[in-house]
Amino acid sequence: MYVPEEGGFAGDANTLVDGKEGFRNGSSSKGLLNSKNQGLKVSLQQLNYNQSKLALDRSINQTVELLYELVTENSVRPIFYPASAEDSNNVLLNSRKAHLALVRQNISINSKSLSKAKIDPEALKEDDDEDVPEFKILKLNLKVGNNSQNTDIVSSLDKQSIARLLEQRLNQQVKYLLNLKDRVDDTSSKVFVTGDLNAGKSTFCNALLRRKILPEDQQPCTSVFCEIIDAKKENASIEEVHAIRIGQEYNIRDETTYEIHPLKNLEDLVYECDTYSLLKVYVLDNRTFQESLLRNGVIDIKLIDAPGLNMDLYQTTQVFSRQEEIDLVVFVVNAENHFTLSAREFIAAAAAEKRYVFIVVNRFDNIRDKNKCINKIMEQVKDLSPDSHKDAKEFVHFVSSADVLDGSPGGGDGPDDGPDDNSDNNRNPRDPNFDQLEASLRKFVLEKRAISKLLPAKSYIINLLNDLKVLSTVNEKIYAQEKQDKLDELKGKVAPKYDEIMYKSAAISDSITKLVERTCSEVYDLAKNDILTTLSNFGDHQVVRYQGLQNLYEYAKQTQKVMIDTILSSVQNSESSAKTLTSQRVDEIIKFGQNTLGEEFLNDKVFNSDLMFTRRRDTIKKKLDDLIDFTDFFDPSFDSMMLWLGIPKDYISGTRQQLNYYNPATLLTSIPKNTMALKEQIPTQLTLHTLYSSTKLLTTGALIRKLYSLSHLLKPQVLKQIIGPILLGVGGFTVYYLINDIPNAFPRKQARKIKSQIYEMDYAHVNADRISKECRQVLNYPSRQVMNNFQTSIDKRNVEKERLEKEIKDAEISHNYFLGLLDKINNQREFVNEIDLENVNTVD
Ligand SMILES: Nc1nc2c(ncn2[C@@H]2O[C@H](COP(=O)(O)OP(=O)(O)OP(=O)(O)O)[C@@H](O)[C@H]2O)c(=O)[nH]1
Repeated sequence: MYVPEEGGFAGDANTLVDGKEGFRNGSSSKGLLNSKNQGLKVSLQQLNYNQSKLALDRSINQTVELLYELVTENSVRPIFYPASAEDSNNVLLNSRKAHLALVRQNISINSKSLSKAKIDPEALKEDDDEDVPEFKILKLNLKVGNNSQNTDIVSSLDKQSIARLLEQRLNQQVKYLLNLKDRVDDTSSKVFVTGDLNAGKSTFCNALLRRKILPEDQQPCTSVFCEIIDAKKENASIEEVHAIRIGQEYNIRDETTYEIHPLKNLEDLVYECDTYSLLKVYVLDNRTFQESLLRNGVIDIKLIDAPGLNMDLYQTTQVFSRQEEIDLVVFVVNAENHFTLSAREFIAAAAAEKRYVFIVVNRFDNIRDKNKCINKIMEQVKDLSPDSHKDAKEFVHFVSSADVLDGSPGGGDGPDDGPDDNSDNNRNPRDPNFDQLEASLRKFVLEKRAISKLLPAKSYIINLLNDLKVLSTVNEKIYAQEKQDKLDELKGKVAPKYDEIMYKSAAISDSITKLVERTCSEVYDLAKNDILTTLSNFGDHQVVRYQGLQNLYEYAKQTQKVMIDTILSSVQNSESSAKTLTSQRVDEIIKFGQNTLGEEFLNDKVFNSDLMFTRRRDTIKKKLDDLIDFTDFFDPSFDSMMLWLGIPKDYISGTRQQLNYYNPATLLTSIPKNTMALKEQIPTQLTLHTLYSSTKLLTTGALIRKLYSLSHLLKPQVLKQIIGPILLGVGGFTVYYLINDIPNAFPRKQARKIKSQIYEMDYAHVNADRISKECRQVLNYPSRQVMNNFQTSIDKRNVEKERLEKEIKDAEISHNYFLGLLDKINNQREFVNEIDLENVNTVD
């Protein structure tokens, strides 16, 4: 403990003075032994300190790696951030309550995605209710400084915007950690004196220096940061001010980077916040190492007098942003005003890394009811900085800084009032509280250096890792849940729907194909039969009326035309029945689609059967040889002659059969050898008609035979005489028969001619094929329409399926990533927690 009256530390002389053991020199041998032991102890502590420093450096590097990893992950798959919708004024200290609210209440409210992921806040609560971590560092409340008008807008942002904010925050942390590393490695300590406007910060700094260096004023004055540095060590013992312009990078060896002013100019310079960003105030403190805080012989201490917190937003932001560069915060609060909102916010922000904040309750002399003031302040400190409250004797001080210099002879206005004078004279012996404060400050900065210098870094890393743990836990749970939800959705809804539509599509495609095939072959058969039947009916009868030999050519032409037209009309008939059938089938196909796809089926095309078969049917007329030949009019035949003779048609056909049966050749080859054989050859049961026919034929046969035998009897002379008239008779009969047969012969012959040409052309097949092909073409449209609709539906479901599958994959990747990250974070936390600083009280 530093005892100002003694000018040294009582009982714990473990502070080095410029590398040597300090301020008590025992002359006895016991003292020498003690001194050796002490040296050993200090060396050991130094070793521990260095090890802790290295460990912290390492963990900073690893935490930076984790942050980079998170930033990358966040850019690929936005990280869920449980934004707080609570009034951020109430969560200044990132209280447990605030965190619970954050995790339990807002998780499903604020993020659309979170609510989509259907996170059960209760599920999160169950986990470690007692040990619910808090967002101390990664809190995104977008509040700047003490602007109470600023509302928390994070809760109203979408996932992407929050992800971007988070990315910024993570990148800031990287920067912060790198600064922290510099601070850990830096052998000097920066003591940051801040507090509300007019709280007496400058007066307090002056009191520490025992000199009126910084201007004190009842009006707000310090608006530029003043860094008070030991001139002896850093500026060749020259007392002066280096005023650094805004935006300028300070380099003590480059005079162009600053302006040099005498100390007395500080009165004016501190107001020039529009010109200068920092005033480096080099002062000499010629007091003893034991008395001087700046020149303590142990480490370089820089005292920073900051502008009042509630001066303006810019200054306040500046003060807040200095956090990352400073090792120790001395917060000066006006005993008359207690903690303002800005003060609370500043201490809350500092708590992210600094477990201990020196709280100087200044202007205590003005307080009448001192106990009441103490109680009230302590109550507030308990909330604001619990660790400082726990060790209040060391960290909370009620003082009157103005009295320190006021009571000193000469007012402490120059460096020479230093060590050579009696330093006790520079203090007001009536303010032991200030002595206590000074001693605690020295002890904390110089002796408990591991705590004052390294602990903030450790606390910061731990807090950051805790935040990362919260973030990872929340994300791990969300992604696990999201993966499960999406899997359920895929398996329960999307995949079955997809399979169903695929199955239906295949089935419908099959049905449609079969229907089209059936229709086409039906149409083909119908058309072919129709044409062939029409053809087969030709030739049996006259198709136009015969109007005598004088109109023979017209008769022939018309017969020919009617025959061709009949064929064409049969083709037409086939086409129109094909149209009707196709139309029905188109409706059937469309119904397939409508019945299966319902509203999804888009029937934007109207089928118009009138448009079918509008092309020229065929070129039959052109192809047929329509030249009428003389022979076309004659077609002598047994049948026609019989018909001409007036024998009924059915009788003629029966007779022809008999003729075939009994024709001479047949008869000759089948003459029975004997009567028995003949008897066998005669049918046992003969119809009357047959018998009748046979009798007639036999009569005719006998007649011919008679004629034949008669011809043997006829002598050539006789023949010569009768042949002429016979031939004339037969010729006349034939001519007469032929002329009379013309009306039947022509259609018969023409029919044969047309038939043979048509068969040659394969006309029936060609037309039936053409008609069925057109039907197929027409049916292909609705078929394609239905199948396209199916494809659209399949595509839609496939897109949905693929989207889900991708989301599941992403959720799985994220889930695994956060599981892995949690592992790394936990390892890192363990590692940092194991850095034991409390037991390392050493100096560089
Ligand atoms: N009674 C009393 N007055 C004090 C004490 N400390 C400072 N003052 C007075 O309070 C006023 C403000 O002091 P400063 O030191 O200028 O306060 P500050 O916090 O530095 O002010 P800004 O830099 O402008 O924010 C001055 O008039 C001081 O004399 C104290 O302990 N007791």
